[in-house]
Amino acid sequence: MKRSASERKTFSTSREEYELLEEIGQGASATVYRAIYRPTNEVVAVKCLDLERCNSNLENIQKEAQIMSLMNHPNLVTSYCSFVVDRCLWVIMPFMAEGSCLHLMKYGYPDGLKESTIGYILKETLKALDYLHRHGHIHRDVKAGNILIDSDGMVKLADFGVSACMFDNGDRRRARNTFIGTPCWMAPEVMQQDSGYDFKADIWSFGITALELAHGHAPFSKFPPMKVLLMTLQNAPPGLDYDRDKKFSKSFKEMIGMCLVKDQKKRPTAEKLLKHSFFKKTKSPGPSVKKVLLDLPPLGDRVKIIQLKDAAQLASKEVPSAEQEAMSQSEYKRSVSGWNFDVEDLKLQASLIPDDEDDITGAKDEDQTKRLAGEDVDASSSSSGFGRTTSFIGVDCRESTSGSETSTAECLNQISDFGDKEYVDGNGCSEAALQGLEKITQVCLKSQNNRNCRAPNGLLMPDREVTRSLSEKDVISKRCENNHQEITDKSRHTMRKVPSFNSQLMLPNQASANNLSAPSRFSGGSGDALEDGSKVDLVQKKGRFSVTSENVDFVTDPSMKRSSSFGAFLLDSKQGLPGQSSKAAQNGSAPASLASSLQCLLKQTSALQDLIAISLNNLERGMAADGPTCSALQKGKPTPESQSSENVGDTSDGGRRQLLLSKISEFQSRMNDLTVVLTTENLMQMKLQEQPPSAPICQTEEKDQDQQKECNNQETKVD
Ligand SMILES: Nc1ncnc2c1ncn2[C@@H]1O[C@H](COP(=O)(O)OP(=O)(O)OP(=O)(O)O)[C@@H](O)[C@H]1O
Repeated sequence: MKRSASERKTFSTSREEYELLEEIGQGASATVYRAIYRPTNEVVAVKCLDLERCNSNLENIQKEAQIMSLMNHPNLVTSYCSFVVDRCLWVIMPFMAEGSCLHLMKYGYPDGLKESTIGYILKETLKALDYLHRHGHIHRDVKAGNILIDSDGMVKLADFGVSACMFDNGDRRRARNTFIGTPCWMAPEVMQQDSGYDFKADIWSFGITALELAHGHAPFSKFPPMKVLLMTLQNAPPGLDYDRDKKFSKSFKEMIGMCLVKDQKKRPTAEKLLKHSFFKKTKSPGPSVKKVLLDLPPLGDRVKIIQLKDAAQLASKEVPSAEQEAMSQSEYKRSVSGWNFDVEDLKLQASLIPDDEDDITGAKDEDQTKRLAGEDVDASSSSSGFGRTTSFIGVDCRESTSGSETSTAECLNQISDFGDKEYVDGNGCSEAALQGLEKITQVCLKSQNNRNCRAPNGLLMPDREVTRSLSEKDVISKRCENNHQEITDKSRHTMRKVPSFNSQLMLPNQASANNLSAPSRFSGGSGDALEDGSKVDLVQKKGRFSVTSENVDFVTDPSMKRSSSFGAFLLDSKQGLPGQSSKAAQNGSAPASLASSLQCLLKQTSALQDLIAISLNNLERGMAADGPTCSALQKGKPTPESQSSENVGDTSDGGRRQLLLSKISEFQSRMNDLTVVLTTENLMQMKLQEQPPSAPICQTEEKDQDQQKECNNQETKVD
């Protein structure tokens, strides 16, 4: 295959020869700029890969970059050269003036492209994949964000080699704690650490990309990584719906169906797929693509507009939750799928969010479900669907549509979905649910020797170096090691009668996706903050996400400080529990001190509930008045009021609001963690209830009264 004239040119490896212009894209590990190559005045793209964010050594990266430069196919973006500048690897590439298909959709086609356009784009991409596979390479990052379009409508697959190598240590092993982005495009066999994968994994990603181009987003893209993993593994493969996606042809649907087969052996090769009837009708270069590209502003402007759109969305009150705002802000960054994750870490980081019927295409894959649950599933029950849960640990399986007994895996799923449900008394806890929970506990107990403990929400709790809060760690290890823990009547009561919170203090109904799937600008989720320990005190590090001391004290409003103290309880693992005496803290393993802490927690959460209600009222009043604060906020200008604020850092309303959102998001994530721990603990206690208490009840009650007094004293002090 011949190289084009420009591709045959040699390019200098001196940074001075390149004039960086505007940013034209950003990925998880790199920022891409339009640039001028000074000696010839040629426009090129410079991808600046941050080496400090990578696990692979420079030698491996450069080797891959070299391979990348040797690839030669009209549908592949090859590199001209690469060299190291400071802590970055600069990869010099041809400039693809129309940017990526993702940019295209984000700018003007949020609901996806027309089939004829998609057909052309996919066919060209497939040719590139065929070439790569023939040469023994797996792309591993096929997605709309990596399909670039030239000014003349040529389609090229980018990001081959380097980014994959960056995280895989060159030997295809997955690095730990390096998850970036969502696994939306990831084939099931890639997710399963025990099984190997080959080039057929690219065919799966290709099928997902086809759906992405058809709908404007990849399936499950709104869910956090853990959920995506579970859905990919346990649901039937996604696809175009024969009813809902009427506008698409049968051959398109069929072609996607062929790619999205879980058994990799049954997927066609790229070569075979190219012969599919769907690709027969596409013409190169597609006139429909040219039409799509008409009247588009220059790429740099478009990228800016997209960024502004995201920012505007962030400021808009239409965005319902803190996490979603953060998600939208980092949406672009999220759309990465490097196969560089650690399932355990992911599961550890995962939050609980509800399934959305609309997003779950197809029925559950029973075998996969069994595999996930780590045990046999009652065949008779596995087909039963679930209605919506309405209870907390109750996980009310009575709402099962079939009314039949529930499988463990379903319980597991349902528990993982309780995050959006109201807390009500635990009385709704059905036998079936309890049995399910019990089975899961057994899985957990069984697996303690295997390092991982599976929590009832499906999270794995590995014994690894992620720094969880001490209290959490203790509880988790206790949960796994000690099933003979004494419980008091009071804690039994608490377990049975979970306080009925109103909707203001429901658990978050969305996962903190910013924490899970993308580097966020907030320190809570920023890889930067994590890596640059000098900037802030690291309070907690969880995978690639960190909680820093700067998060803890950003609110200067005294009333906020109160809620902050509760947050600090969850955030700062080094501090004792608020409201817990030092004696109790020292004796943290005693059931009585746990009871005391829980009582304090109850008080604090109800105080927090009040605060949230006040904040909501204030916010609503402010918005209704549409006063100076609101209009200034919209314009992104600080108000005189906010200018006088004592807040550290960005003192504008927008800045404070962003920080608050970030804080809320982190807090919700912590709430989820705590909920998991408490749920598991309650489960253990339920089991223990069946045994006679080993301590006289009156003694325990006495202790509890003392603890209560202690707690009251502490509360008074705090107030
Ligand atoms: N040669 C190019 N010409 C024009 N735009 C480009 C070029 N290369 C990359 N981009 C833009 O920059 C974005 C990010 O680049 P790239 O995907 O290579 O970074 P990354 O860090 O490897 O991201 P990820 O890991 O998300 O794939 C692309 O989605 C694309 O929009």
